[in-house]
Amino acid sequence: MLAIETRGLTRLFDGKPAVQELALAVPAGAFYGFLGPNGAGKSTTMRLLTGLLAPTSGEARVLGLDVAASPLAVKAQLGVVPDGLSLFERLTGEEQLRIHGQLYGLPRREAARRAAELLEALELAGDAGKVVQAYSHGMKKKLALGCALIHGPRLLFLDEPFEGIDAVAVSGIRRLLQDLVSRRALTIFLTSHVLEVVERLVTHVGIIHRGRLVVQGTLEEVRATGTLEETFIRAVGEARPAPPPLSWLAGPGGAGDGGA
Ligand SMILES: Nc1ncnc2c1ncn2[C@@H]1O[C@H](COP(=O)(O)OP(=O)(O)OP(=O)(O)O)[C@@H](O)[C@H]1O
Repeated sequence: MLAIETRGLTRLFDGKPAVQELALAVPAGAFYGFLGPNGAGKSTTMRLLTGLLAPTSGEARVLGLDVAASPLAVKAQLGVVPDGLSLFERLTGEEQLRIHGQLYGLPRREAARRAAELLEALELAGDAGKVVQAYSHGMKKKLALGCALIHGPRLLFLDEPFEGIDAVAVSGIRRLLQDLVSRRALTIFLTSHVLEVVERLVTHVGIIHRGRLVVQGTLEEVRATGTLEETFIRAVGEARPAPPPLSWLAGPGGAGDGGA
């Protein structure tokens, strides 16, 4: 079964395509890494798949449902960590998680129980009573991940989950996510620019370039001819003119001093 399937998915902004004729196929239980250079269309795709943006044409099926026809039924089964986090800054970490759970319909006690477990798993238990405003960027990212998991979603969308997180925390989150996927509890769709981390995590890869899907397959298939980074650069790299030398940065007396 496919957790995500799109056909001809297209979104224009001001007449220009941000995503074109996308045919994604994400198997249920996969850990899917969605890669692409800046401006390639990753966030737009994620917004289309999570029902935050309507397509100009084409369709997206998520967990067997048409996103446009059943947006609420789809959203109830998703967890999303967007790139720009939207947390309630004046709540404590514990309150944030618990209220998030209650918004998804969990009874108060169950939401509190899950919040405590998530705080422990995300190594935030010591900061559970602090207001979110006082959290560091990395702590907020981890808390947002907790919010995305508390209702037990079947599909998790993560936009740049490791951005701004230290190496120890990345390794902890990696283990948590891999454990969730390996227990077949969850399908994960992740975007990241950190290819080494992606390479160690995912089972499937899709590469988008200028709105079009240019590579898709299992990690083994995609890496058949080199590392993920090599495949990525081959897929999206293009001949670029040499950058200007910035010789004035060489300092006084340097090659670019300008001489008078
Ligand atoms: N709301 C919008 N209005 C107009 N253009 C948009 C809008 N959102 C995205 N775009 C354009 O669509 C294209 C794809 O943007 P998108 O944010 O999906 O890229 P991305 O792959 O997520 O990039 P990054 O890695 O830099 O976050 C870009 O050219 C961007 O300028």
